[in-house]
Amino acid sequence: MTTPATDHRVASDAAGSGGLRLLDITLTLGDGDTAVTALDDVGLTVAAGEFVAVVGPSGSGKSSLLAVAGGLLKPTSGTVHIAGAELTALSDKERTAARRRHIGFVFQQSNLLASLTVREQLLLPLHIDGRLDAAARTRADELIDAVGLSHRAGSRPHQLSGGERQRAGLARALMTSPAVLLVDEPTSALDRVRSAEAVQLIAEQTHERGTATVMVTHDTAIMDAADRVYEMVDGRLT
Ligand SMILES: Nc1ncnc2c1ncn2[C@@H]1O[C@H](COP(=O)(O)OP(=O)(O)OP(=O)(O)O)[C@@H](O)[C@H]1O
Repeated sequence: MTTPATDHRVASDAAGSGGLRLLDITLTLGDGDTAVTALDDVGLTVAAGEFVAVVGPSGSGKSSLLAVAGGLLKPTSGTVHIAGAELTALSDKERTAARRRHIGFVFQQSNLLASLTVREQLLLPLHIDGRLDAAARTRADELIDAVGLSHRAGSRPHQLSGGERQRAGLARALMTSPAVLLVDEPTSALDRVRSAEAVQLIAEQTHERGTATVMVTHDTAIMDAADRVYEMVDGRLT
């Protein structure tokens, strides 16, 4: 019996050949008179182990870029490839599974689950995938330590400051060693020292684990840590 094409695609994803590729991406949001071209013929290739920063003014399309790259929004046209698999060709269910396994998101709002402790937030994705073992627990504790939250591992989100919530979100995103890490303005709620540490941790994980990382930001200081910097203007990447 031959393997169905979709299984094949997900399997090649899991092989972790790495990298993120956006080809000829256009995204139109809204319709009629209110339609906005949020992304205008965008192409971007990020190799495994590469850290790319995207800077640009508010409303230029940076969040839209991350949403399309991570399969949260379907582009109006164009294709997204992650670790050699075409994300845009997967069914909704397959895309959700691919996202959980291979893509890490760090949003401006940390999107933590209110009822779970910091440690539980990190373990949940592995629990869902049936991959929760001793090594996963050790990695969770290492990451919680790396973001300076060891003393908060048993705390729930309402017991944390905004900066602590963001760091918990970062540790959670790194937990599965994703092929692709998508980071939206990680530094806004962090003080400067914490912010530099968070960016340093992202850069380290990118290079050590071969993650393809895209970070969108207003913060020009982040550009120094990035391997390449792009500018986004009116939905176009230059
Ligand atoms: N749901 C929507 N419907 C219509 N237009 C939208 C929608 N969401 C965003 N837009 C528009 O798309 C454009 C790109 O928005 P996006 O959020 O990607 O920009 P951004 O660069 O991330 O901005 P910021 O830095 O302020 O977060 C903006 O003009 C925005 O107003």
